[in-house]
Amino acid sequence: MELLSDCPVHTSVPDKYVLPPEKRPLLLNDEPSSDVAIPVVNHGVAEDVVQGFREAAAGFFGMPAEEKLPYRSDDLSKHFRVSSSTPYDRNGDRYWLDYLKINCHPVTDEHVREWPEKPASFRSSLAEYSAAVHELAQTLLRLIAEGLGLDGGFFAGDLSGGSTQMNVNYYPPCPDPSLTLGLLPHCDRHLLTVLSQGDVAGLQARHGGGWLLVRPIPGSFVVNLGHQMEIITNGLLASVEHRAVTNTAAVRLSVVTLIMRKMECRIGPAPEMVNEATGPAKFKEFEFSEFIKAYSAAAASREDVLHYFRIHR
Ligand SMILES: O=C(O)CCC(=O)C(=O)O
Ligand SMILES: [Fe+2]
Repeated sequence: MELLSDCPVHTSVPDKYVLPPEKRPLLLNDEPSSDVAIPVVNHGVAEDVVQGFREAAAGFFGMPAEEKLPYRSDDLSKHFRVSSSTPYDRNGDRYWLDYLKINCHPVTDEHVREWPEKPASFRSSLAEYSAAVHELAQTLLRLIAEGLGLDGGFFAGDLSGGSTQMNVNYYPPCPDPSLTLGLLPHCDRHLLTVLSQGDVAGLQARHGGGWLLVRPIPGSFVVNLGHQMEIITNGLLASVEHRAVTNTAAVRLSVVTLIMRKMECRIGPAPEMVNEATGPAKFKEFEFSEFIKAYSAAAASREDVLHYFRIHR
């Protein structure tokens, strides 16, 4: 498996990255900015902590191929790995990105031993960034709970206490963004996502039948609600489908922190959320491991995933 970042410049889109016409993005120049994702500013995560890890991660992708080789893997049990495209490809479609998957919270010695030693600042900047974003996520969950009229600690513990994962997505400039996508349309399978997209645009959110660009706001994080949030809140806080498009001019790097429930939990609408406002329970109760299997089988397609768990009346 070749990494895109191993090639200094791409002059054409290799055939395997050319999506069938119905899956290609329709790129318009004047897409309005979106309010379907929630940008968070004044978030308390210091700018140098964000930049410190973004630079270390970009440095990792910029290293020669042989330095990255020991980390290349599609073994999901690894605490750190680099790969290309996505495990949720449908019919073998390939997407224009390389990515890191990192288990980043709680940080144990076992995790850190699997993180790369190069660039020199990688391990320390990751530990610092991950701790700060984790704290921000817990604050956001407390505010969301209070906004729903629940106890501030509602999402603490099992609902958000699983191992936190980070995706670092690296999209090199693409010679023809109309032929391919950076990342396929999907909803995140987790509870809550805190995303740093830097200053290069590319994230789009589904809005009706079309897609809106989520414009980068300097220093902000984008917060996405995952499938778990939608199910727990009985559909009240719906997960927004999103995708990434590519561009010809600049590398785009997104750092995505995914807050997850504990694996051994059962999941379903919280009794407190089955009420007059949301109506009768919209989803069945199931083991979280069952959800993970369904997500992979549905190749992350929003409706296919939810269909599996919906109560059809
Ligand atoms: O690159 C982006 O902005 C989107 C990444 C994303 O949706 C993900 O990693 O789940
Ligand atoms: Fe996502």
